Amino acid sequence: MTDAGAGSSAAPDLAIATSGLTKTFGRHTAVDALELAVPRASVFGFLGPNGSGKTTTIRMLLGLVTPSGGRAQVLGEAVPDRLARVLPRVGALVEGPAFYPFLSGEANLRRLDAADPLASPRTRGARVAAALDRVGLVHAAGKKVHAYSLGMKQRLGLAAALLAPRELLVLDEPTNGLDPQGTREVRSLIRSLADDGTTVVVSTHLLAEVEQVCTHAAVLRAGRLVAQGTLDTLQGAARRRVRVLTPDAGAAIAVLRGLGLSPEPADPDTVLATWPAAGDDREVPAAPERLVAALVAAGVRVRGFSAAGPSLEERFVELTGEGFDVAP
Ligand SMILES: Nc1ncnc2c1ncn2[C@@H]1O[C@H](COP(=O)(O)OP(=O)(O)OP(=O)(O)O)[C@@H](O)[C@H]1O
Repeated sequence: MTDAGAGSSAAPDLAIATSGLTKTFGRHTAVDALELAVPRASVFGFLGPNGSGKTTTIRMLLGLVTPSGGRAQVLGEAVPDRLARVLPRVGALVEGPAFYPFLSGEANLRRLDAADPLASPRTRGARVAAALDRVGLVHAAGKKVHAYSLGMKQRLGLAAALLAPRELLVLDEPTNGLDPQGTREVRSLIRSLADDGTTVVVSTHLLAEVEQVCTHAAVLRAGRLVAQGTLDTLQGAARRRVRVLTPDAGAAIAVLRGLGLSPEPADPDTVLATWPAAGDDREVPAAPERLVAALVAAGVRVRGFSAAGPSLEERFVELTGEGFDVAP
C-alpha cells in the first residue's frame, strides 16, 4: 500500500505517528519530545489542561507551525516535507470556522469549494448538498449564517471540512462555546463520522468529551505526554481500592498486606488499601468478597466494606496534577 520512498510510513496502521516532536518558543518548550501514536479509524482524544501544548501539536501536524525538532508522519507521509500529499486527505477545524455572515450556509460552502483547485465546478452542487446532508443542515441551507446558532455554525465548519472525502479529521475544541444541544449535535456527528471509518482527532480540555466520544486518548501535561492508549487501558491502569471499617485496624492491615494489597490506616477504625499498579503481575485476589472472607476468617470484625475504582476523571487528575472541566 505504501511506497518505499523516503517519508512513507513504517507503521501503516497509524494515522499519526510522532517521534521526539518538539516545539520551543524562545526559551519556553511548548511541546516536549512527543511520541504520539494515533491508530487509524480511532476517535482519538487529545486531552490536557489549557496551555499544555495541544494546539501547538495540531498546528505542527497540519504544517501551520514548524517543529523545532523530532519527526511526524500523518497518513503515512512525513510532515512538513510531504504536506502537499497529506493535506487533501485531511479535514481540519482548528481556528473556528470563518464564514460570511450575510451569505447562506450553502453559499458559504460553494465559495469554499470553489477555492479548492482540485474540486470540479461541475460536481460542486452535489458536493455541497452531500456535505450539508452529512451534518444535518439541509433545512438551514438557504438561511444566512448570522442567523445560525453556534452549534449550527460549528456543524457548517464540519461540513466545510467534509467537502472532499477525508481519511483524517482534526478538530480543535469542537464543542467550545456550544450550548448542551449544540454539544450533543457535534458529538453525535463525530461518532457517526468515525462509524464511517474516518480517523477523528479531538483536542479538548473536557474530560466528558473524551469519555463520550473517544476510543483512545493521549494526555498532555506541560508539553509532555503522560499517558496514551485505549480508554479502557487508561481507566484500567487506575488503581482500585477498598475501604474497611473495623475496630481491628492493625489486624486488617496485616491480612490485606498478606494478600498483596497496600493497606494504610485512614483513621483509627478505617483502613484504605489499593491493589498493585498495572503492570505488577503479583497474584492478588480481585474479588472484594474474597477480601472480606479473608478478613473475617482472620477474626477481623468487619463493620463496613466498600470497593471502588477511581473514575477516569480521578485518573486524569492524578496524571496531569490538575482538575478538568467535567461538564457539560
Ligand atoms: N506563537 C506562540 N508564541 C509563544 N508561545 C506560544 C505560542 N503558541 C503557543 N505558545 C505557548 O505554548 C504553550 C502551549 O500552548 P497551546 O496553545 O499549544 O496549548 P493548548 O493545550 O492548546 O492550550 P489551549 O487549550 O489554551 O489552546 C502555552 O504556554 C502557550 O502560551
